[in-house]
Amino acid sequence: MKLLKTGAVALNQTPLDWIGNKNNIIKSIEKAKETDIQLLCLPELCISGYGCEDAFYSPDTARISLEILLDIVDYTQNIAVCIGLPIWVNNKIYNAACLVANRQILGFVCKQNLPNYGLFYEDRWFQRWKPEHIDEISINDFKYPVGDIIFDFKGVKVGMEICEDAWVNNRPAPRLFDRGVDIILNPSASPFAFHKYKIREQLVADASRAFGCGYIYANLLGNESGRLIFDGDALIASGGDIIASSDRFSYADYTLTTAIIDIDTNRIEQSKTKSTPLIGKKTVVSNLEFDFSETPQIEPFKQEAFEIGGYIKEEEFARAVCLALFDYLRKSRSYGFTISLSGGADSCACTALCGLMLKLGDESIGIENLKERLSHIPEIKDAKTEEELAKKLILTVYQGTENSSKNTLESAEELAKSIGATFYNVNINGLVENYTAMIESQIGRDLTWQTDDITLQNIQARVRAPGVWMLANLNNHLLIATSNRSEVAVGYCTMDGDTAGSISPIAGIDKSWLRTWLIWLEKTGCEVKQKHIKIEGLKYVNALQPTAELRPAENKQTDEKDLMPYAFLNRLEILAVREKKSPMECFKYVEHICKEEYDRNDMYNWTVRFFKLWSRNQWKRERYAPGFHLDQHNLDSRSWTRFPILNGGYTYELEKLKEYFEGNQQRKRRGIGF
Ligand SMILES: Nc1ncnc2c1ncn2[C@@H]1O[C@H](COP(=O)(O)OP(=O)(O)OC[C@H]2O[C@@H]([n+]3cccc(C(=O)O)c3)[C@H](O)[C@@H]2O)[C@@H](O)[C@H]1O
Ligand SMILES: Nc1ncnc2c1ncn2[C@@H]1O[C@H](COP(=O)(O)OP(=O)(O)OP(=O)(O)O)[C@@H](O)[C@H]1O
Ligand SMILES: NC(=O)CC[C@H](N)C(=O)O
Repeated sequence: MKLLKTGAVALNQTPLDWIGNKNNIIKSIEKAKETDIQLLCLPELCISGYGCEDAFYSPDTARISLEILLDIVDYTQNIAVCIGLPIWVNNKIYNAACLVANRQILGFVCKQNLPNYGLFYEDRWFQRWKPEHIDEISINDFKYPVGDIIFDFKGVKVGMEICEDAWVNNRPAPRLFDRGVDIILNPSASPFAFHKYKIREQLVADASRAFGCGYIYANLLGNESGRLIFDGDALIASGGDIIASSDRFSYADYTLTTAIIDIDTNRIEQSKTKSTPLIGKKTVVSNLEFDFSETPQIEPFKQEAFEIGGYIKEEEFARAVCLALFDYLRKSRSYGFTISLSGGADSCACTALCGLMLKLGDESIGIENLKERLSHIPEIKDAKTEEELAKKLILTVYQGTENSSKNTLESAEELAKSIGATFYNVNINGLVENYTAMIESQIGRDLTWQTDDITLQNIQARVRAPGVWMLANLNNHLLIATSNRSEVAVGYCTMDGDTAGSISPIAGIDKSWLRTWLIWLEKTGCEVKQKHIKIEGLKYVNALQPTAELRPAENKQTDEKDLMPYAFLNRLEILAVREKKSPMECFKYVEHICKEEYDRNDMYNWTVRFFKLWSRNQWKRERYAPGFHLDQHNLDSRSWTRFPILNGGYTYELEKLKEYFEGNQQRKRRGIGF
């Protein structure tokens, strides 16, 4: 019986953190050896980090990566390990993975298919390796094979696909199958997006079925470089089934997933499918002989409760953003988070996420390990509980004006109290009045709500920024900007006012869904070990209607009155931005789909408003603090949705839409069906 004990590691790496990355790799290899693993897969580019951006062009990045690789080789006695790193071959840069076994480098496989869509830009730095091409590189006067190679461990053959390689039509796997490969390793850097884990599971299970092999998939973990979150998905499949998968969203440096692959049984499946043997291609023979296991895989594949509890999007959002915040705090060496807390949905969501981060972190690795990972923060040395941590790490401030209500103050204060955050309450009315009077004296007239509505709104939002920045500076905190995705789409914010901040944790999520999530977090919460982590202090905000509270209370300002219903805005954003439909196409779509919900006239006005605001506010999107990628189609102008800052404002398209709308209105009035 050829039963091989294998492992996949999810690593929390940081671009260009050579020592930190090396230590994580070595720790995970040592752990794998303790567990008698014989073949181990680590994630893509795990030595340098995946998100090195233009630092990949620096020859030093590849040079130091090789240096680190040579250090790691010493730790591979009696184990084979796949390690990702950038390499130079003939003055070109490749995204490669090295197979090391028994303290020897066997060779390098290079990625053949590079993702260059959405948030990926790999074509900018790397070359695509040509299938079946083989070359050599020299390291310290030794030559090693590089390219489309496979590895032979006394009869057990191992091949590789590197991340995107497995997602495309012309993937290497069929060619590996033709060469009789028993196991395919896939070092990956696959960023988090809602529900994407399902695609990965399917991909890995299907590959193992179609190619009759064991398939070992390792992904990165955590917020690697600022915007991208990796969920730490590691998967092992055999015989067409997933036989092991990692706990996702861990707060640890790494997680190790293990499984026993039955090589003989997979071979029987391979033997049933005809193929064209590829002869004469490069196979690197290793001197490592695997010690096969005596015991087959008996533990069934188990998922964590939250994965199957029926609230996967809510859970994924909570866990992905909390882990991203934690890593951002740690990796930016900041001492905590400061939030201007209005008691409304957005700032409450940001505050709740900070509180939840501590609770989930505590559940994941325990409070002492959590403190250890934040050991750069002297203030938390003596903290013993989540609340004591929250007091130091989360600072909130309510900044009321004469337009603020008792309800929002209560909501802010109660939420802060319920998670243990520090809460301050200041009044900024005097500051607003001073600014207004200063300008009035110069322009020689009073500013009024009738004539100067936006200006009077914006000054309130702007006056809140310096004070909250001051608190952030005092405490060496990150200032959280609270803009959500719906506001980002239409620029519904005051630049340098409520956009002030260093990170925007909710800029990737729409307001409509965010509000349902807040209710879920108050009433249901994250499922961990047979209990639920809720934030009950959200009950006050969940009873409120979103409002900017910038106009006098008698005007009863609500966001949705200013803009349009958030659910409708979200629908338009998907149609207009993701699906690139024209104003006319969007309107025709919504007038058909939403005719029971909204008045046609309103829908026309909202569609026009959406396109005008969307096209006018690209400059604002360019200036939001970095946010996190949460799905496959977001509005991040730096790495995702590109749009010209100066543009025609859809004037022509909106004129055509007007003709269509008015034409149809007249036909409707005359009783002609359409
Ligand atoms: N293409 C371009 N490139 C660069 N800059 C451009 C520009 N077009 C305009 N601008 C500049 O933009 C300025 C206007 O932008 P800005 O000052 O931000 O203000 P603006 O976008 O005119 O108004 C802010 C909007 O956000 C709403 N708001 C504000 C605050 C909070 C909330 C809330 O939900 O709580 C909502 C408020 O009700 C209002 O509708 C102009 O003075 C001009 O200088
Ligand atoms: N009274 C206030 N005290 C402190 N911060 C405030 C206050 N009013 C507004 N802000 C800041 O300005 C941001 C933008 O306001 P906005 O109204 O868009 O968000 P919100 O109040 O959190 O949520 P909602 O829009 O659902 O009411 C807030 O998230 C908050 O950071
Ligand atoms: N690093 C990669 O090649 C990632 C690409 C792949 N399609 C993914 O999202 O997982």
